[in-house]
Amino acid sequence: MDDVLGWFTSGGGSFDHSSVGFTEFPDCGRGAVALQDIPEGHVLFKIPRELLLSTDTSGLPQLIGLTCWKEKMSVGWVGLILCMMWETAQGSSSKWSKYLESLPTTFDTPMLWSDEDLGELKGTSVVDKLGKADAERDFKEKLLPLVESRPDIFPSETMPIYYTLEMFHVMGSRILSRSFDVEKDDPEETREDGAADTSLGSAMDVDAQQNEAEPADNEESETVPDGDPEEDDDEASGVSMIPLADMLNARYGSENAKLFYEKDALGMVSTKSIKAGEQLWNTYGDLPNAELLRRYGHVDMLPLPNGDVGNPGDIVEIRADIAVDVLHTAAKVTKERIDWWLEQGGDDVLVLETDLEIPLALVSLVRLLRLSPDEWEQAVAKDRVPKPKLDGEILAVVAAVLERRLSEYPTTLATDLELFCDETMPRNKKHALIVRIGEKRILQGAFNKVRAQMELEAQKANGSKKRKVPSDDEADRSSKTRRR
Ligand SMILES: C[S@@+](CC[C@H](N)C(=O)[O-])C[C@H]1O[C@@H](n2cnc3c(N)ncnc32)[C@H](O)[C@@H]1O
Repeated sequence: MDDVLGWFTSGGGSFDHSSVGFTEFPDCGRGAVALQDIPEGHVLFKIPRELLLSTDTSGLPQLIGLTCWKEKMSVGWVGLILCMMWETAQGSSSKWSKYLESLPTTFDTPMLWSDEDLGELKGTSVVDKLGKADAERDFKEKLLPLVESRPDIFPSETMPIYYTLEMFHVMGSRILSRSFDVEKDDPEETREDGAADTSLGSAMDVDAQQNEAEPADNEESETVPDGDPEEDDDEASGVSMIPLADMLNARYGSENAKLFYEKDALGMVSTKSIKAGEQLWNTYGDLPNAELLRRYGHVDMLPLPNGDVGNPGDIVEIRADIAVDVLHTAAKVTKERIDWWLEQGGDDVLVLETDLEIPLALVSLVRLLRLSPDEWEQAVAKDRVPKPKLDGEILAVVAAVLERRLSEYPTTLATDLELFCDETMPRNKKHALIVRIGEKRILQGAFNKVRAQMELEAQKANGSKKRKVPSDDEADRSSKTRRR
């Protein structure tokens, strides 16, 4: 760390040497530690904007020509990846050479796993979201043609060293696990509470400065993000590497420091009092293990209220088409109704959380798919999706949906729990196993709950046919659905 810290301070960065140290943690790699008790609201370090590495600060876009750059490199991360490759190729003459030398070159993210290891993630949402083919297409169709067309900027002898597919993945992985999105355009998009917009997937969140001594400058509002290049449009130039800020690790529910922005600098500020010896934790958004693994290459394992260990933020995604399959809905009906469902703002992916509540959207969707032609016409005329009422018949369908979703994993929860005891298991396989177990516990728990409800409904129906069957606490469950 000494080289990069020396570079950081000589470049105008400042940090509180008496409060913050950097060290190696056994489970998380490098990170920051409190050297003494730190009060809430303390500025731990400050990064001048000139030290940020982005397509705005690198000299490469100017060299290529801004018109050509905008036309060819402004969508997604390919521009920043090329800037990072080129800055690396400049060696010590790059302003960021010490910073780039300090960054990791190997990663545990599934993007770089073998097919065999990826097979361990079957059933989880990780594989579909990897985007490896898209990334490699960007390399072949955007980056390489530009690089090959400008030998004046990218000499041929540097090609096999700095502009390879392997380097492309290294830079992409650095961005995925460490970048921030520094938006410059619309100060009106700041949230009502004054914090800048943030989104999941960023290495860390950046908020508007909340320190009274240094008030937020909304004229210069910045936001964070990003984990997904495909979500970026031509404003992707906002994706930035922020030295030192990207040195903090994160753990579910542990945030005690956060990056705030000011006009000319970004400041890492304690958000709680921190005891000497404690790690400084930023937040990656308290993501489920599937997302932590996909973006950062690690998983969170914490004690859960029921005595298990896992990630309290875990979720399971259920595609709407599983409900269609389970109900054997005819293709024409499916198309018509699903299109309408989406037009109405419905979700194509339903999310189950650790509280095991059945998403109301799933219940509405199942009811919609089961409507008779007359009822369907009425729903369209009224412009209203069916109410999410869970009766015995719908419960049975929901149980079948959960069972079908569980069958997408090649192994059962019981098998996975046995495998978990194998201490010799290699890291990737272990991580995949932990993701699977977290998801299956939710699915199995929700399935058991639905079955118990079905039994209760059946008993009630037998006991008193006239008695109205109460549904779950729908108001509570309505807060548990999500849009993708
Ligand atoms: C923003 S960097 C943090 C600095 C990093 N530890 C380093 O050595 O450079 C994010 C990376 O740190 C690691 N990391 C962060 N939080 C972690 C945690 N709770 N457990 C394990 N690894 C973690 C992951 O490898 C992740 O991709």
